[in-house]
Amino acid sequence: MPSITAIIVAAGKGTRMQAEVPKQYLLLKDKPILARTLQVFDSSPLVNNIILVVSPGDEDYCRRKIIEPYNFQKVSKVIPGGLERQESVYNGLHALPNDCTYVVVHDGVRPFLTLSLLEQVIKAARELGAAVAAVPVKDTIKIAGPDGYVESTPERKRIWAVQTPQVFRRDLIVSAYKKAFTKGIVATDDSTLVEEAGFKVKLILGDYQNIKITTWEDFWLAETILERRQTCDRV
Ligand SMILES: Nc1ccn([C@@H]2O[C@H](COP(=O)(O)OP(=O)(O)OP(=O)(O)O)[C@@H](O)[C@H]2O)c(=O)n1
Ligand SMILES: C[C@](O)(CO)[C@H](O)COP(=O)(O)O
Repeated sequence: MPSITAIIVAAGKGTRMQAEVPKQYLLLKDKPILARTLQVFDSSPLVNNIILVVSPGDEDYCRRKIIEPYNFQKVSKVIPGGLERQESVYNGLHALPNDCTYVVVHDGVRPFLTLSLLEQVIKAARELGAAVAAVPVKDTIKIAGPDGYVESTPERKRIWAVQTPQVFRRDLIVSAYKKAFTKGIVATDDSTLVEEAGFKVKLILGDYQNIKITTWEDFWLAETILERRQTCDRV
């Protein structure tokens, strides 16, 4: 069996949300968003260990308020992140255990990942080297020119909104990040760097409920998703 490490990035400031605390620590019902996310990985039989990447200075807070109270067993390291998400992931890659063969990268603020989707993305990455969750877009997308006029309208059926988890063979993601670092390539997700390094990445049908909590609208939607899930669990 491969050894699989999950890097959970939670070192963001939440500037678009402007909450009183960084959004990963906000309570969704009675539980911090980050704890809900970690719960999925801690309970997955496929994940061997978790590296939690947090804002420099938040390490103890996370141990005391998130890891200990919820008794997470698989968080092997809590490490400081960087100014951008990409740096935070890079720090996580430097902290991988020696025996790790596959890396799962996931946003700390995507708490509705299901075990089933996680399993599907890992399975595909084990077969193909690199796989990411994504959903077909529902809106029509326009490419804007610098003047604010429409430049082009790409064919919707080829456009996917990418999510996390993003799963890679260790050597692929490590070499992609090293190359990006050397060449100064900046991207908003991990797949882009792996693509830029010349590797093929498989899209796996994700889940529209696997939202990233970015703004208050997402938070309100998250409350509704949670309510519906809890109602479904009760019936
Ligand atoms: N320097 C950073 C920036 C982001 N993240 C993490 O990457 C995920 C996705 O980022 P995003 O939603 O953009 O979070 P923030 O950076 O906190 O939000 P904003 O861009 O609004 O400041 C989050 O779990 C966030 O904590 C990180 O680990 N390190
Ligand atoms: C990685 C990601 O969640 C995929 O959708 C997204 O690109 C993160 O972007 P952000 O600007 O850091 O929110």
